[in-house]
Amino acid sequence: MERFYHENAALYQTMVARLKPPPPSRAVKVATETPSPDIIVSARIRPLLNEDVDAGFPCAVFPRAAETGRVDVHDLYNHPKGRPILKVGPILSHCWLLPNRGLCQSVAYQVDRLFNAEATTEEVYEGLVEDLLPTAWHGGFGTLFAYGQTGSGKTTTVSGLEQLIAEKLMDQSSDGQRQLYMTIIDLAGNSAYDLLNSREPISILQDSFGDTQLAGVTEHPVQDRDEVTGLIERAASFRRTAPTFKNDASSRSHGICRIRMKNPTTDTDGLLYLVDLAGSEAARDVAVHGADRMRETREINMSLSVLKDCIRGKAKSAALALSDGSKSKQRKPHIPFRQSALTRVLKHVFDTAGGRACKTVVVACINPSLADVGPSKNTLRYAEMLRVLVPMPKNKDTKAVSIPETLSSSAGDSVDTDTVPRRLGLPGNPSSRDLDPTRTSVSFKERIRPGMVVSWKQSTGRDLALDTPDEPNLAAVLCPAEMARDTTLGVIPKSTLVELICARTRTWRELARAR
Ligand SMILES: Nc1ncnc2c1ncn2[C@@H]1O[C@H](COP(=O)(O)OP(=O)(O)OP(=O)(O)O)[C@@H](O)[C@H]1O
Repeated sequence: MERFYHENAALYQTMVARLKPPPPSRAVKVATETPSPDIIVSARIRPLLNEDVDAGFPCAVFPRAAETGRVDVHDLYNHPKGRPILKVGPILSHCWLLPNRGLCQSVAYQVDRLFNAEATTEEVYEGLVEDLLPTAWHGGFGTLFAYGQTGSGKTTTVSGLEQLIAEKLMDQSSDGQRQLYMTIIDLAGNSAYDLLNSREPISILQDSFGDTQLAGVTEHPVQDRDEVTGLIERAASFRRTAPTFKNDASSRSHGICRIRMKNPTTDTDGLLYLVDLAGSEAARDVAVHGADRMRETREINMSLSVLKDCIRGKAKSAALALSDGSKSKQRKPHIPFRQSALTRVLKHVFDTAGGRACKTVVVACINPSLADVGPSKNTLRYAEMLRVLVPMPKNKDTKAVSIPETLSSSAGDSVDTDTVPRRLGLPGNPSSRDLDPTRTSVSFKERIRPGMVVSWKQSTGRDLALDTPDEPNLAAVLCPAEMARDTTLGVIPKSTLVELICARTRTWRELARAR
């Protein structure tokens, strides 16, 4: 396959250059779901390396400039009847027009946060780890998984983040004092090894409370950044690797770095885990197809599959809890963490005891080279499967919200609608949409969600079928959904709205641009 890509690299580049991005969707959608705040699924695209360029492979992964977290992957399809064409993906939502070739489709993937090839490890740290660290610092669990095909940048990402974390932890300005202990282990199949003790085998046991214990592991107290760096380097020299077609020293085990943060005042501790997962390559990419190697690949893929089920199970439980599913008869999702050593060691991530805070971040690492386009699609598909959307938080206190006098509707006031929800004590502005109520058949009332800022320009002479103020250039309405839902169709009495804001100076288009 690599040869096919290589031979058609120039044709591929011409076809990709001619692709026209799909026009922005005009459909009006109301966001009722949001990514879980406790599980962030991200992707990091590493730069094309000199060796990729020298080998003649172009880039096949393209983040969309205009859409956050969206990335296109263009594959080449060896058409049996002639010249190769860009492969038709299974997702039909994005049809791109290719001149002289009719309609062809490209596969688009969505993640919560996307880091392109120019992103530095510092940016990844700021985007992903800055939230994990306080969670562990204050007695919770923070876990980061780096997932991806061999050579996609997992180890580079994790070790870079470890250095930055070490720096941050040693920063005296941190909130309170903690004693720090570091453990680094290696999981190969069901066996575990202590990488800070010459790769001595250790046992994964369950204690009488059901907690997983790593029997025989050494825990190293660390006091400065150099100590952390020294331990990371020592662990790397003991990491289990084996050659694959893509990487001479591919990680064939899961590397787990655990930093325990003990609060000497309360005698409690929080845990930060950084997990550099084994390469997710298919069996065909393994250089030596011996029985041991094949079994190892099977075990790795099985543990990655169980990990996916566990992360999804946890996210679905969270979604169920938020949608009041526990009150209904809906069954709690099964989280099969006992099915692999990896998920047993990380049991607390999926089965949080005592209501301790738990945040999880997944970084899907991508090699953008056309030679790796198949594995990149698999990695992004895996990342998408980990994304479970949860219902938007309901604002239970809406009725209790008092309207600050500064927000009262006075004709002639210019209103900054972006700050309105915050000023009313409502959650951010997550579902803001510019909705022109005169353009769709869905009733205005049904499209309103809690905390949403709805803005439009009323065309002259059009009846909005709601109790609007006299102001013709009505620009923004902030409305609590519970109230809107209770009203009769088409009429939202003023008394049920938290606030009607008239802004003479900003039309809905201006507001959209400003946002
Ligand atoms: N963000 C980056 N910027 C520059 N080079 C990178 C980046 N990420 C990875 N690389 C380079 O890509 C190559 C592969 O990276 P790395 O070893 O981290 O991959 P990996 O996914 O851990 O592979 P494996 O699973 O086989 O261990 C290395 O040469 C590394 O220097």
